[in-house]
Amino acid sequence: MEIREVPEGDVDQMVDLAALVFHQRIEKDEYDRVAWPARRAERLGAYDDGVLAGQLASLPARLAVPGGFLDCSAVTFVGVLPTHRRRGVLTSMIDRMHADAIAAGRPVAALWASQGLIYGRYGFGLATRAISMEIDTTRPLDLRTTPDPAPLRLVDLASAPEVLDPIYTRALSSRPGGLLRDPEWWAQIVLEPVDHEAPGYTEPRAVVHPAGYAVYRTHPDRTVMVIDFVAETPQAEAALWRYLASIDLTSRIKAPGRPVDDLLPHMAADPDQVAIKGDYGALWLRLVDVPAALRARSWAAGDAFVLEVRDPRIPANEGRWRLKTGSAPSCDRTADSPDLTLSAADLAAVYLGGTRLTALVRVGAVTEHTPSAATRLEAALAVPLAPFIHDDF
Ligand SMILES: CC(=O)SCCNC(=O)CCNC(=O)[C@H](O)C(C)(C)COP(=O)(O)OP(=O)(O)OC[C@H]1O[C@@H](n2cnc3c(N)ncnc32)[C@H](O)[C@@H]1OP(=O)(O)O
Repeated sequence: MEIREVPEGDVDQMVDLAALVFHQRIEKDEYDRVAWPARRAERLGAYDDGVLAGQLASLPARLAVPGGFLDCSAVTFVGVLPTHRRRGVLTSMIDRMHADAIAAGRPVAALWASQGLIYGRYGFGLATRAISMEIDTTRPLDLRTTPDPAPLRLVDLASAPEVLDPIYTRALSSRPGGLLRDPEWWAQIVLEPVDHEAPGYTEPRAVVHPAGYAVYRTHPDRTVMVIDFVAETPQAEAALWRYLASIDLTSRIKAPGRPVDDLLPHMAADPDQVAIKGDYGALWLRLVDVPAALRARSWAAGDAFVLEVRDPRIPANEGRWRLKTGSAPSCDRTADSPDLTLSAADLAAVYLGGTRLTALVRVGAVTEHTPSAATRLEAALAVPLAPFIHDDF
């Protein structure tokens, strides 16, 4: 088995392999749409006697972390032929992806997992969750927050990226976990004209407020489906929900991907009108360069810890690190005895502030050597708004 870059000419083979492993039927006229991430990405293939038997694509991206953005490999399009599974093909591709990310100076990698048991062994931790909501709009949606009265306007899809992107990017500064978008990303991931996984829905509509926007589709069965929703103030949030809830000839809103701390369940005068339908794991994060990632985020409290990190797949991360949090963070090797011992995967899970370190101690995954060290580090990791990934890539 040879792991090497996949040339542009083999992208159609990648689409075929993806269709095979994800059990999808892809019509010839859909190849361009499906192939878009693979064309844009750094492509790795596992070739068996010249035949593509496994693949992994990494989109160079920028991930919002507390206090800034980090270069990130956004991993997607992962698959191994059913004839070649469980022979270490994925493991080899992940090792190569890690080496490529280190060489490119990208301290983190991120992905959506098809199954929860795959990526922990490679040092990925589940760093964000999301909820799905359904809102009954057969009656008016009364809100406890006064909507910002600034006018709303619909924007056409061609100008939507330019109009919406500044609002989106500003929102990433207060809520980590999302990826910066460029116009092509907006067009392919957010404003795709037809969603093949949501048949019968219209093309996306975009409504904008000075401090927020909503992108949504509607269905003749009277459903409004929220694709992307960002508000910079609770009042703008209220204005956008009120708009969505009052569109004529509709009777429910489905919002399949919202932050776990979404305000609407608290904002609705009648909580029964807003049903939380699901809560699911979203972004898996990998700290490819642990000290660089720890130095790069901002911290909610100044403190100091010795972390003993276990990372068999990336030995450069393995060992003891003295982490100083606060306004000038530092992370350097030390021989001192540790306050906490944890895996690279669990460190990634808590890194964005969305997973409680004390819970990982309580389940026995993280070892606390110094009493209260986990409580103190959890306080330093805390973020005001729960991390959230907007895009399914
Ligand atoms: C970011 C994304 O694109 S997510 C999409 C991932 N792709 C899919 O789910 C498509 C269908 N599945 C596949 O293509 C393959 O089965 C893959 C990619 C999940 C795994 O590829 P493989 O080459 O079989 O993995 P590999 O042999 O390297 O497995 C390494 C270890 O992980 C384990 N493992 C791999 N996949 C799974 C899984 N789905 N569930 C549990 N364990 C798994 C293996 O058992 C093995 O464990 P071991 O070392 O203790 O024996």
